[in-house]
Amino acid sequence: MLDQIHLLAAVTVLGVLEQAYFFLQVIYARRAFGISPPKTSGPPEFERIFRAQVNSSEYFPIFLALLWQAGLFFHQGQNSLLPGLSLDLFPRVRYFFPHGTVCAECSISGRSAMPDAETTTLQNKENFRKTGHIKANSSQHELPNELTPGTAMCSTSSSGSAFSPGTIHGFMPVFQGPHLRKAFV
Ligand SMILES: CCCCC/C=C\C\C=C/C=C/C=C/[C@@H]1O[C@H]1CCCC(=O)O
Ligand SMILES: N[C@@H](CCC(=O)N[C@@H](CS)C(=O)NCC(=O)O)C(=O)O
Repeated sequence: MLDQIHLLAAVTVLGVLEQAYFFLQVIYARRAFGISPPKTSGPPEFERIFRAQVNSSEYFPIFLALLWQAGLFFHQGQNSLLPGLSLDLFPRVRYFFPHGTVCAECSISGRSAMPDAETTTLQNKENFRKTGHIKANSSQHELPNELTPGTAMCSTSSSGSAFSPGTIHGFMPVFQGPHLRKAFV
């Protein structure tokens, strides 16, 4: 019996890890923008991450129920692994980082955007704390070196992206930033 549901279990564990990754992103974003619970509103950069995480966790029970039903009552390989990965878990990462909202420049350039990304995140944070909103000039069209909303998600790693260019560049963003790693401990 147990050896017949290992695929279901694997997809389930992957789903839990994805959920953990998402809520950690919200925790990092809360720190980056100084938005303490129970507040849930802030700049669009924060609210996008927040909503994506909440939406994803709202769908998670439905996903699990369907996954296990399909796997137990039908053939698990066909009916859980591929659909589970391709219809929910993978698309959800793209949903979390909509195309073009995450650090387009740094992935195109193919090199580390650490200084800009960190500076911009820090500036956004400071501006938000002082004025209640992020400075209007953070549009990439006006200032090429500034990053679009979502820069809080920029990777500060120099290892480059393992993901497709222009979409999911920044994994574990703020986590890798020394200033926030310090703040988090
Ligand atoms: C499925 C594994 C569960 C592992 C749970 C891992 C981490 C969650 C535990 C504690 C998290 C605490 C986070 C606090 C956030 O930093 C607080 C936001 C405050 C923002 C601020 O006041 O600047
Ligand atoms: N939806 C959660 C996801 C992240 C999370 O679980 N955060 C923990 C540590 S900051 C929390 O206690 N959040 C309080 C809350 O959601 O009101 C949030 O908005 O914070």
